[in-house]
Amino acid sequence: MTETHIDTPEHPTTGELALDDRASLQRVVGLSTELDDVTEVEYRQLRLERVVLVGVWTSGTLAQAEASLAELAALAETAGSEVLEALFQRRSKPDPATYLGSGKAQEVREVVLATGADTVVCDGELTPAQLTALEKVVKVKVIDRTALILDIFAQHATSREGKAQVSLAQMEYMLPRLRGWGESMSRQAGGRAGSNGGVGLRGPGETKIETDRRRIRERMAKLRKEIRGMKTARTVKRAARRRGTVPALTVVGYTNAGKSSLVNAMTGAGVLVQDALFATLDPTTRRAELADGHEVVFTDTVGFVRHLPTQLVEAFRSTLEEAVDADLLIHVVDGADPFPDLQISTVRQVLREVLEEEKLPPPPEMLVINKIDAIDDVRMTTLRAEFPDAVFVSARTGEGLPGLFDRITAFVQRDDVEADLQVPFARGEVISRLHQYAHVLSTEHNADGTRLHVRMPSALAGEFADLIV
Ligand SMILES: Nc1nc2c(ncn2[C@@H]2O[C@H](COP(=O)(O)OP(=O)(O)OP(=O)(O)O)[C@@H](O)[C@H]2O)c(=O)[nH]1
Ligand SMILES: [Mg+2]
Repeated sequence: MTETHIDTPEHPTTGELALDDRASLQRVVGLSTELDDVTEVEYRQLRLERVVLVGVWTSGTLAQAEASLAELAALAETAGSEVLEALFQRRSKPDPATYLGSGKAQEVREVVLATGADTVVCDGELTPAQLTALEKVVKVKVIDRTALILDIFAQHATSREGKAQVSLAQMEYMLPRLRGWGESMSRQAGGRAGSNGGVGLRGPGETKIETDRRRIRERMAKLRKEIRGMKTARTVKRAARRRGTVPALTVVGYTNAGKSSLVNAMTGAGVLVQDALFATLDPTTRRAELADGHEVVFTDTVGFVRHLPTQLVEAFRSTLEEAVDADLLIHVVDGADPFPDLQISTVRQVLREVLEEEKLPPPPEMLVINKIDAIDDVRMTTLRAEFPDAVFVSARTGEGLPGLFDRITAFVQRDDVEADLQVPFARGEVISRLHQYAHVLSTEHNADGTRLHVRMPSALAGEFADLIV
């Protein structure tokens, strides 16, 4: 049996609980209290409410540019803001000074005024200078895609390691961008323009920013050390896990593809599902039993996204390191997405890098196209032609799930052997191992002990070779 799970209002699922938690979350930057003053003064906490999105369309088709902006809108909404308007500019490359060209920037200023927006979100990573310059024109807070993703990760991280990794990423992002009050204070306190150069003339504001920088660097060094410690612990755990004979199936895929929904549908586990990006940050593991008696372990993972902020790459990868060490990767794709190809290649690229880094051979991959309830017949035909080997399912309606189970079962049984074993009385532990890891087809007690007919993984057959008759 799979983990039984009773969904009654009195017994909310784990996912619902996590959702409640999240709704009551205050958006706090992942810094410790000792740095409170720094976060308040220097880190421009994202209190996004009413936002205008802007992008620079440099290459690709119009539809791709629109899809990128739509993804930015989903990110902004995930971070808790209301998207008022989205616009982009066609340019060969972003303006080095202000990201958008000056005319377009002025236009954004007008949109901000007309809509009453309090923030402009740019679809890219801006340099600190670009952010400041654009802010001067639009006269509201400007943030970039990186800051937005960092903010979402900070809200969603739950494990100690996840939180530490995200804090580190935020500090790394923040360090070259320390300014805000610090900057204006140093201007006020440090005297008139041009006068702060000589010894003893540095204003207290400037001193403060230096102190803050140093403290952040110290805090980062401490965090890095802590993370290294957690990593060691994880590696040890992993070594223990891999000695088991339970097949490890890892569910990977682009953010919002429906990975958690699929794990829930397959195991009855209450994993958090949310129409939000990066709903899942920490890998979650669920045991399940296939119809043939095989026990398997599903691991749900963090979603992938294009243009992952460089500061987060490490955090993101570390959550995957363990998960990619799987017997099978179940790659979930949102069939309703206009560009499934782009999602697939993003996911595969990152997987390749993580596997290389971990020096692991690439596990076999099973492509699963999800959300088929949300697509029409024409689209379905196109997808079937494009991905002939894929399994088509709907985690929502359950359509196609039996087929997916069959494919997984066939995979898990691929090198199973069927055999008769004669287990003497003295080796009772073998019988319990067989019940746990093999499919016992028949049992018969006789004068010498127990005779069993089983189907089992070849590794197990090797272990009990002396008992096979
Ligand atoms: N129509 C439809 N919607 C689905 C299906 N599966 C999942 N969804 C929806 O897609 C959204 C994302 O689902 P999740 O299961 O949270 O996706 P995920 O891949 O785990 O997302 P992250 O953890 O954020 O990367 C939710 O709103 C689900 O209800 C499906 O088969 N059909
Ligand atoms: Mg998820």
